[in-house]
Amino acid sequence: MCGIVGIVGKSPVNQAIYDGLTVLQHRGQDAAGIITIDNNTFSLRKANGLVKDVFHTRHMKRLQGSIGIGHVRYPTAGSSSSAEAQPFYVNSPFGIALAHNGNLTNAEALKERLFTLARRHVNTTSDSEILLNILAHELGKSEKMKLDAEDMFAAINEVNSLATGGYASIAMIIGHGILAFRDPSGIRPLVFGKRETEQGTEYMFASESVALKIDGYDFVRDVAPGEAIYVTEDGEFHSQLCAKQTTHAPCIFEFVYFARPDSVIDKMSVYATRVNMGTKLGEKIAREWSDKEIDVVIPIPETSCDIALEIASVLDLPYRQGFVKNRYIGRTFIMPGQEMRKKSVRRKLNAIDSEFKGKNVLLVDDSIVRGTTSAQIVEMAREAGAKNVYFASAAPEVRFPNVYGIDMPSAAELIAHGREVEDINASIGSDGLIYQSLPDLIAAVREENPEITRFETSVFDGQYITGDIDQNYLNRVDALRNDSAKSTREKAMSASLELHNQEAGEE
Ligand SMILES: O=P(O)(O)OC[C@H]1O[C@H](OP(=O)(O)OP(=O)(O)O)[C@H](O)[C@@H]1O
Ligand SMILES: NC(=O)CC[C@H](N)C(=O)O
Ligand SMILES: [Mg+2]
Repeated sequence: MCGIVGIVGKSPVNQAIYDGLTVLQHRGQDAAGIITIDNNTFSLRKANGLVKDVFHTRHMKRLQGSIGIGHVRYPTAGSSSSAEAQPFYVNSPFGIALAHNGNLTNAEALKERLFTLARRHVNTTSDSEILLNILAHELGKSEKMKLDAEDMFAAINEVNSLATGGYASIAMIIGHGILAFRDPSGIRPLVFGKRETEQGTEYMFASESVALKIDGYDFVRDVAPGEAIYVTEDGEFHSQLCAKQTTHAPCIFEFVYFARPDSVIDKMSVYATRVNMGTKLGEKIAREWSDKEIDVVIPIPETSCDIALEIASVLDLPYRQGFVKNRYIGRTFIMPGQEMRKKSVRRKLNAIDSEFKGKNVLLVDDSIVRGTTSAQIVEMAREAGAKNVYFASAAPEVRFPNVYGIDMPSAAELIAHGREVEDINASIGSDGLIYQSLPDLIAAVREENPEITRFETSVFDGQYITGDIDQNYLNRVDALRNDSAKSTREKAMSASLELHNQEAGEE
């Protein structure tokens, strides 16, 4: 899950993009980038690392201009090499930069098409570079020296009919403006807002509403599935639906884990959906575990805290923050490689022994994916002296790979793949394990916006909304992206040089 930001402003946008990216940092910790346009020239800074480490004062000073886009990356295709950090750039037509959140499911076919039809070379293994080239090729079909909104929308219509998968994207075109678009299933989130200034209206696009808020933009609305919005560099606003068929099926995992609780996605407050998840799961625990004695409810920080508090209230039990989170360690799930993820759990969380000693504890997490966190946390609770350790997950069993922008490429790496609850319970070492049911999870989220009739829930039920995913596809992705394949490729990629970002090596 990456984070994207774009601003068409009336004064320098570098600081606002930086600030927007810092509140989207939870969506990607691997790389960050900002590109701006000033005087008909792009200025780009991108590198591996957190926002605060990638942009130094000297970079910020060079990122001049009142229009720009930014990206924080969590790799879900290709490698984590800095050559695949975003935004990507292509010089024709006009000069285009693009930031992308999501994953294309037909990247290979598109790459082939780009080469045979347009003799376009894609230099990295990133699907986002392919998306940029597809867009560039479509925009290049018009021979006009200046494209208008209709030309932009015609290109996005083509992109939407060619590309499949999840893509919320922001493109910036020299001499034109910003073109933001969301895939026809609305899998990945994208919102926009505006701000009035003496010089005129400024527009901002972002993955999550929290970025608009901290930058002082008023939230306007979500970009609709299949919609494209074009804001010219002078601030003229145009929008159009650019897909023949749309279904609104937002990714439910955004609500379970990815998004910040203070964001609102597709009119659903992420915080409220998590509280609802707590209510439903609390009720299930009361129904099914009436024979179990539980003394205290303890969350596994950070994402599950809001859920666990609600469970405690439903069960009328005390809620205690028995684990202290090291604020300098990021999210473990989005770290690259199982070794690093595993090591980071103990560095990140530490038990307060007195909260566990002699007690029957109910540990709550938002989800159990690889089981990296849960297995170690149960062990830590026991080491701290807990009598019985029960475990509750606010999401159902994660049994299938994700292909739309969450890095869960390999079924074999998922602790619940092909296993029943008893078996998983034994594997994480708890004395009892309970999962939220999928209908309850959907109801918890939908309660905030009943107009949404479908969610992208493939990791729980193996139903892929784009209809182009079969077992062969999943086998290919597994072979390419499972942990050991990834680490071999990462080693090879680390030696590759970047084409458009020579400054990255200059420290
Ligand atoms: O079963 P696993 O593979 O361990 O994945 C699930 C865990 O990973 C996430 O936490 P993370 O540390 O990424 O972030 P958080 O601080 O937002 O909870 C999630 O909240 C679960 O705790
Ligand atoms: N998590 C994402 O949205 C990643 C975007 C893109 N697929 C990449 O790997 O860079
Ligand atoms: Mg967690």
